[in-house]
Amino acid sequence: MKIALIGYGKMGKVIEQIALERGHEIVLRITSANRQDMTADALRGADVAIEFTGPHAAAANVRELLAAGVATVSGSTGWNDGLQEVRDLAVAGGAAFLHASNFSVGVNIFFEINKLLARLMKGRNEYSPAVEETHHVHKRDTPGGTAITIAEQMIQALGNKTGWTLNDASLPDALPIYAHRVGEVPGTHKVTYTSAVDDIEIIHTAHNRQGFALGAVLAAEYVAGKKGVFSMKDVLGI
Ligand SMILES: NC(=O)C1=CN([C@@H]2O[C@H](COP(=O)(O)OP(=O)(O)OC[C@H]3O[C@@H](n4cnc5c(N)ncnc54)[C@H](OP(=O)(O)O)[C@@H]3O)[C@@H](O)[C@H]2O)C=CC1
Ligand SMILES: O=C(O)C1=N[C@H](C(=O)O)C[C@H](O)C1
Repeated sequence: MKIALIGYGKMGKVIEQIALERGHEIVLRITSANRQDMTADALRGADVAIEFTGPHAAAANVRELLAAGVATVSGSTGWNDGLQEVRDLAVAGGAAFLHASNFSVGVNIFFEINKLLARLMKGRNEYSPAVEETHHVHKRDTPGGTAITIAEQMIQALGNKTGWTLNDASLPDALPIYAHRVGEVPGTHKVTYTSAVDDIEIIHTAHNRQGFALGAVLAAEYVAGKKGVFSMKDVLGI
């Protein structure tokens, strides 16, 4: 498979390493310095584009990739407001698009455990739920995309929360997300239900970026040659 890497930073470089190990070829590497090289002509040489740039750049990049008709996997977080528009563009234009706030297999299993736990905790009002995430100090978006996905899953299942708040537990109707930026932490997510007598906790700790990168390459292998909007649930069959 020929892959265009849109974003060649911390993630782009690990994705490249894993893609090469799996026998793929990198035909384009785009950063902010050579963004002008992301032309429709250059993209025609790729079976799939993997976009990991950031919240400031993702929407414009993905719009351009889909307009060029290249199957697109995006892992950039912090642009949830723009996602529906590009999903609609992908469907209208007959392209393939897959976005995930977290590509790691472990986190996608964690998502399923989180939904199950939240269903079990519905109506157990003696427990206060919270989400906590810790990432490296370079991260642009707070809270991170995975924490928002986790919170949205809990809000939907619990039924007594109307939204989430950042670092604020003062509103009883809101689910607090606590975000920490520490050193070079790749990504840690914890869900806690606290009562007067005990705590229930589930936690996912990434040891490095390999899991995110492998998931992105698996997603690229899945969408290449397809049309439509997909999720990691499709890729992993869970
Ligand atoms: N979904 C998931 O599983 C994961 C998602 N992420 C998300 O992926 C994104 C990227 O993370 P990370 O690799 O750590 O970030 P980095 O800052 O390390 O890399 C970003 C890359 O994007 C490039 N870039 C910036 N602006 C543009 C632009 N307008 N057009 C093209 N390229 C651009 C940068 O180039 P330059 O350096 O020249 O500016 C750099 O190569 C973030 O949103 C992060 O939250 C991260 C890990 C896992
Ligand atoms: O910026 C990161 O590094 C990460 N971002 C994603 C997020 O916002 O949840 C996924 C992962 O935790 C790493």
